[in-house]
Amino acid sequence: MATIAAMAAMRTFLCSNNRLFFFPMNPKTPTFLLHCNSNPIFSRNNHKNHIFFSSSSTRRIQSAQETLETQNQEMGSVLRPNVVEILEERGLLESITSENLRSACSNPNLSPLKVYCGFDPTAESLHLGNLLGIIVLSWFQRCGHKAVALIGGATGRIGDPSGKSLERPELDIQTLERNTAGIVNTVNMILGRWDRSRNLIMGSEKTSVLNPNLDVCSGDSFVILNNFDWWKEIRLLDFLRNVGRFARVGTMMGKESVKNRLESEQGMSYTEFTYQLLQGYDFLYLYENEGVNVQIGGSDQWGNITAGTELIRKILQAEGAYGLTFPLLLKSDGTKFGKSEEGAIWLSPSMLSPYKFYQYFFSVPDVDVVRFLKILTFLNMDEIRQLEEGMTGPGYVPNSAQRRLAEEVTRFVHGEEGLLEALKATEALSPGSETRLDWKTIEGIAEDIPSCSLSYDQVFNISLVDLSVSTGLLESKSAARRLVKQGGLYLNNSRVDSEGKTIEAGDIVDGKVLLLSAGKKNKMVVRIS
Ligand SMILES: Nc1ncnc2c1ncn2[C@@H]1O[C@H](COP(=O)(O)OP(=O)(O)OP(=O)(O)O)[C@@H](O)[C@H]1O
Ligand SMILES: N[C@@H](Cc1ccc(O)cc1)C(=O)O
Repeated sequence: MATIAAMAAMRTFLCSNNRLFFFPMNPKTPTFLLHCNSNPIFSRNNHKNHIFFSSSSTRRIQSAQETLETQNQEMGSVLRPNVVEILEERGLLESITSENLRSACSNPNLSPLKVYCGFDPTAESLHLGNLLGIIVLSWFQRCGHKAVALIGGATGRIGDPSGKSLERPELDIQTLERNTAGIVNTVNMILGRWDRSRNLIMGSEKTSVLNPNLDVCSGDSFVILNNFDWWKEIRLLDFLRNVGRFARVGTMMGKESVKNRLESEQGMSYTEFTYQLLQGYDFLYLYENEGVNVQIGGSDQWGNITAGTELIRKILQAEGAYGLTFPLLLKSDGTKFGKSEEGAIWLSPSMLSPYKFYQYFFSVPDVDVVRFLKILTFLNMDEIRQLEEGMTGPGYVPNSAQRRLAEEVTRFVHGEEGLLEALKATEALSPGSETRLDWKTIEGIAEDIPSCSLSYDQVFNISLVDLSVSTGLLESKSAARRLVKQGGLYLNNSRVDSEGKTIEAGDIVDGKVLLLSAGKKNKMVVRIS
């Protein structure tokens, strides 16, 4: 804090040269920039056809990257695809604070950008709405820039009023810490996966480093920080004197997040009113100390992001900080994907299994699927257009586009292993499928579907019709008999055609479980105790 004024003077001079915006003066920063310079480099001409971005085709990524790097090394320049144009083309761009960002992000004579997105630890897991921030960060990462995920350990104690009609509930420290750990883990898994695959291609065996206290974590193309690390040192008087003085109350009152709340019955506390200044100062701190020059967020973050660019302009007299927002991801009924709604789509596998996550995307309505493919995957646009055309063509197998969407998003969030788990469970849960069921697979899906426990005697030699009723799968024996006649009752995915079928020892999978299905959707796992 004390250094701000001195820095501001130096910065005035340095900012007269555009290039220097990307070389902050903090001695820590150049190390980062060195890392960034080793990022994969891409030909600008190829950005429209980014096969190398598809996470499903490592081999194609490899050859494309190698070729491009050789070309670029020969030309002696650092070419990066224009990430802003890519985001725009895919429907991921709502607003930017300055058109100069378009040239800054692909100018071969400038250093890569450092781009941050903040996440307050208000829940144990991030959700589908938050995934957009990670995806946009990853686009920057893939275009040769450095991604910074900021966990709001400090701002989470205050509560962002943006888009909220009521004051946020206060969270205790243990909850905040637990939530922080969960979010760091998810972000590290997702951004770290790209980092590792990139390093593999570059012939390096480096992996991301997770600090044991889970506060900071980094790889070559990304870093995770926690704003509590600097806020814990800041004193109120210093803050008011050095930062508050530059914030105009009129401007603060004009922000959407404040205007909306002032009109509400509950009004707004001073604590939440200051939130925009805290986030604004984060940007200034990161600009100054980490060389971060872009902040991204959902469109509801515009007021907080511009609070940061304004502080940087006023206090540091620097113009080289940019803000970029993406549209909020909405369901077809116009409501926002968030955590408050019923059935949130959580990213953490402990809150929503990869199987359920996959199923969500597999079942999105046709009207949403192309939009989701553009926003939520890294598939190139030609491939998406082909999938779209295929949907209205002859012989289209329903849900093929959804299948592709589900595979890509599940792989991005849960990795290849998570996708395999989801596919295995999907197959296992398809009545009539050929997959041999094993106990582990059934246990894996048990948390996603109803289950019950019965003793061996309650199961062995009992008729399937009786068991369907005693387990609660069906309401009555007559309904069970009817279903057998219609060919809709399954035991371990095999159709049962006899009403008199009784459970034999060999039916109990690995001596531990049974899977009963009434039609395609209604299932029951029976554990034998
Ligand atoms: N549906 C969404 N689409 C795009 N970005 C979103 C969406 N929901 C949240 N975000 C972004 O994620 C970040 C954190 O969101 P925030 O915690 O305010 O919302 P939330 O988790 O959706 O809360 P709630 O469900 O309680 O409204 C913000 O940058 C916000 O813009
Ligand atoms: N305000 C953001 C989180 C955030 C926190 C601190 C920042 O510096 C940036 C963003 C949210 O609502 O989730």
